[in-house]
Amino acid sequence: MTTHPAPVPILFKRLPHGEGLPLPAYATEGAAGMDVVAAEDVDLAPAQRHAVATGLALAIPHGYEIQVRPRSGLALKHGISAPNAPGTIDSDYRGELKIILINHGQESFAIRRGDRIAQLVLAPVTRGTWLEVDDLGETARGEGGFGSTGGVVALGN
Ligand SMILES: O=c1ccn([C@H]2C[C@H](O)[C@@H](COP(=O)(O)OP(=O)(O)OP(=O)(O)O)O2)c(=O)[nH]1
Ligand SMILES: [Mg+2]
Repeated sequence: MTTHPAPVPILFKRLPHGEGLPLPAYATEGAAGMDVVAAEDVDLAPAQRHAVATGLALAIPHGYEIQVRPRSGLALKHGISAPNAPGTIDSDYRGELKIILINHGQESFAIRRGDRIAQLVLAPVTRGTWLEVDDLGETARGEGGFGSTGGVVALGN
């Protein structure tokens, strides 16, 4: 049996329209994300966006976030993606978890209540603080960026 670190409890409330739906769940033993299901029916026309209801409100433990990521199968087969990916669910958010989807495909896409529409990745949050300095230090890259190391051909070829 595969062992995992102890799972972190995520408090949740089911909203009335979420009654009867499965909780977000890991599809396999090694899955990074929990598949989350839609709590409403939506027909997403090409180029249309919609914040799809999940029927869930959360209290993520302090020091963690949830990242909302698209499902690759929906992206590849139907052009369904999340325009804000990875979506950020803050630990202090108490509203309904919504999954913002966009249809980049050429055909309307039918989302039905109970369909797995995205995946939720629980992640620790490291907070930063700003420290102003006169000298940032030398590096091999320096100010080079945005393609400065070359094109698509692998280095050494
Ligand atoms: O895909 C998403 C993204 C965000 N949210 C909720 C939870 C998150 O904590 C809150 C705010 O998200 P974000 O900070 O990305 O949006 P914003 O445009 O900066 O809004 P705000 O001013 O409320 O922070 O909206 C969702 O339900 N789904
Ligand atoms: Mg914000």
